[in-house]
Amino acid sequence: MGKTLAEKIFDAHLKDEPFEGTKVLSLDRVLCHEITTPVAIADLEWRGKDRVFDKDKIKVVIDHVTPAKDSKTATQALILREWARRHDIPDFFDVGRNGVCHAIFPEKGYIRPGFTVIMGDSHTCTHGAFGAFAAGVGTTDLEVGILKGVCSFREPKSLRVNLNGSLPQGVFAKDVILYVIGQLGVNGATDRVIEFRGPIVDQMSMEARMTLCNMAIEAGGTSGVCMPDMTTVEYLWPFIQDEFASKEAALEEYSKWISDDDASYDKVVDIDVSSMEPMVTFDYKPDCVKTVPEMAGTKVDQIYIGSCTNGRIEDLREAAAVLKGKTVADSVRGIVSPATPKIFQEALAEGIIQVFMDAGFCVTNPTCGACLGMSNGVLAEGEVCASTTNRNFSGRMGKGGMVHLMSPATAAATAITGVITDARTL
Ligand SMILES: CC(C)[C@H](C(=O)O)[C@@H](O)C(=O)O
Ligand code: SF4
Repeated sequence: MGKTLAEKIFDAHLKDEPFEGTKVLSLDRVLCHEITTPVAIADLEWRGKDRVFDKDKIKVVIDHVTPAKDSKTATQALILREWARRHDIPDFFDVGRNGVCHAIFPEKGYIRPGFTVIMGDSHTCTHGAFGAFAAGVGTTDLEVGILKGVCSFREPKSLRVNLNGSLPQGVFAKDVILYVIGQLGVNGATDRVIEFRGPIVDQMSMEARMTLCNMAIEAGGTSGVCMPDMTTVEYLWPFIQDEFASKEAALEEYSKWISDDDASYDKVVDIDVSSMEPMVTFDYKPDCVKTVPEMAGTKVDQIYIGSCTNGRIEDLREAAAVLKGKTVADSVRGIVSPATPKIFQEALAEGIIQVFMDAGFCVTNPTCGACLGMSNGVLAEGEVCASTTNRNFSGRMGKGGMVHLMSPATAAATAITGVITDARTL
């Protein structure tokens, strides 16, 4: 019997199997941000175990609320900063160099096929786009990870989603994943790794694959994964060129992290995307999805383009293509947060920032920003936001506020008209 990618990664990292079904794996990466890591640091200090297993495998960023907005967030940042310095952790990204964790860590080349990755953040599944097993964990697991470089998991089964057909013009990875979540339901992939397969995934850029994997958790998935291929190698090439004689050699090495043809799946879902429409959520759960034409005309107050789901350069390009030469409707305000400084600079160089500013958007520094309602961009009671983020839970962007999740193209079109709008109709 063949093995899935997840099974192969589990086998290769297995340290212990304390009881059946629970596997202790060695970790290649422990990623940290300022919201969840300070709690783990405080506990390690209290227990007299203020150590790190490997300073080069721990990557640290301040991203959720940055620059700090008040004493509490300044203290969280301070705890993380002092800890990173104390342990001489080289890869620490502070104000001016920081960006959204799930965008900046892949961009720096830290994630490779076959890796095990944890973080105290639910969207850690994003990194599965590289053919890694990447999962969000709680404080206790994070602490053990930091101290010992291991984490225990119940071995998840894999659920395979085959994306077939051809993607219509104006339909993007975000629409696909919203559709998939609508099909699976918010618990449809609980304790499962969602394997995204098929010609549509093969044609996708790494950015688009990250958008897919990012939202695996919204269907309950432990992680999302894509198979490493030449697109993965090309993306990583600047970081791995000293390791391999050629791209083909890298591809051959990484090919060991592809599921076998005869691997067994808990469930296989086939989706033909050929007649898919742009998608948008309604209500307060990410599986409540409708097509944009069905929701067209719904009034919004704010537009937010950014986050670990859709704050990458491709996303900004997609939005700018719609916005170019147009302006934000008087009834709404638009906010865009490029996910990393590199993305911000690329967007500047390409004239995309100019397009956003000419349209009347507020351009913020790279940060999670409005996504989780802890920083700027909070909604007032009863307000509605058209957002490229990944969660529409009640009150997430502000008490009494509502969020409709959508692609950057739909968000840009919505900014122009002030109501949910199909970008293809503009
Ligand atoms: C702050 C953090 C723990 C949280 C998460 O884990 O998802 C945040 O990133 C979010 O998106 O709500
Ligand atoms: S951008 Fe949003 S979803 Fe992503 S890590 Fe930040 S707060 Fe969480």
